[in-house]
Amino acid sequence: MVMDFLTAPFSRDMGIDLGTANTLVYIKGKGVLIREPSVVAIKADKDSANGVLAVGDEAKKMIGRTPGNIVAIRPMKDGVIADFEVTENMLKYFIQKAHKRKRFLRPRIVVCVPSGVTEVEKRAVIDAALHAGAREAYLIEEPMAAAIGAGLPVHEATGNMVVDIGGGTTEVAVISLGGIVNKKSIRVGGDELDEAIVHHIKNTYNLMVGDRTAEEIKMSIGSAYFSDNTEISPDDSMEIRGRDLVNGLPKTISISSEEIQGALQEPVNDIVRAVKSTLEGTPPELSADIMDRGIVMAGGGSLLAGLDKLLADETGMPVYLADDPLDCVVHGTGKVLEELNNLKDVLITPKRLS
Ligand SMILES: Nc1ncnc2c1ncn2[C@@H]1O[C@H](COP(=O)(O)OP(=O)(O)OP(=O)(O)O)[C@@H](O)[C@H]1O
Repeated sequence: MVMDFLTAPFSRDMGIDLGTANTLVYIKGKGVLIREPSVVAIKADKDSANGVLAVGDEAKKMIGRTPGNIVAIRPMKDGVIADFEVTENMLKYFIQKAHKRKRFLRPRIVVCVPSGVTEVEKRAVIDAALHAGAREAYLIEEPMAAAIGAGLPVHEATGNMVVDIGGGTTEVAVISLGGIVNKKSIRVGGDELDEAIVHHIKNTYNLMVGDRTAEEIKMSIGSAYFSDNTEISPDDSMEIRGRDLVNGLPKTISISSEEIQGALQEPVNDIVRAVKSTLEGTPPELSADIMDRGIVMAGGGSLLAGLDKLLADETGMPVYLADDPLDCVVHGTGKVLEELNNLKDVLITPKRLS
């Protein structure tokens, strides 16, 4: 008790959702204080440790607009750590930004990582957190954090299914008694949807658009399913601007929601297949629980219009969107942080590497 009183105001313990698209930092007792893109701008001619120019919001603005000697990198590109050193630098930046004052005790940090990361990557994330000033560092798998963040009773002897669609990955997991019973992780997420839009526009109109434009199209008129009560209708359209690949000049075209739905069909079907195959491999008692309780979707990708309805149609199960899909994982990480001593069983430990 005395110890808690002494340490609480000075230790900025933090939970970090180290995402492919966004990194969010939760500070114990305060909530989510940092929410920035997982992007690092570095000088191309320097090694990645010394050439960091900007991280987060500032670095994202540089994507596609950098001169030749500056590159904006997304070090977690496909839901895994594509670039160790840059990831470590990014993590340090966020930890130091959140920690701020030297007089605080070194924090305890829980980092959320995709469930597909290797033992080497787990170790690297722990080491990066310790190098950046953590006094203790722990890992939690993304679907577990998403389930806790969505308020699912993960410790009960009942099946809970969570589908977390992030930027780089979709993680599907069935959780019961504080553990993941069955899971599937595919390298398809919101980024893949953006890429499908870029390809479609290039192949159909000979028009090159950037990833950011594709993401805007997805968020404005993208949809997985049309029905009377979906917010987007097939006739909705938007004007988009890109570079004509024939004459190299800027060109504007109008594109419909129906057309974008066609372009998104393949990656959307991959997500549906991942959910179905996880359900197929789930023990019958847990499947029956999921039938009763429904599937919970989290992650920014779950905000694609109509995706919940498509999934419900395809699986025959009720499907719900978590209250705050983009923050669900960091909230789950935060809950674990708030009750670290009671919830240590949901954390994962990297195996000792020889
Ligand atoms: N309204 C929306 N409609 C469709 N997609 C959206 C919407 N809002 C955000 N997204 C997409 O969500 C994705 C980012 O989600 P999120 O922040 O949960 O990912 P992440 O946690 O960084 O990634 P990962 O879980 O793969 O590590 C991006 O691809 C973004 O385009």
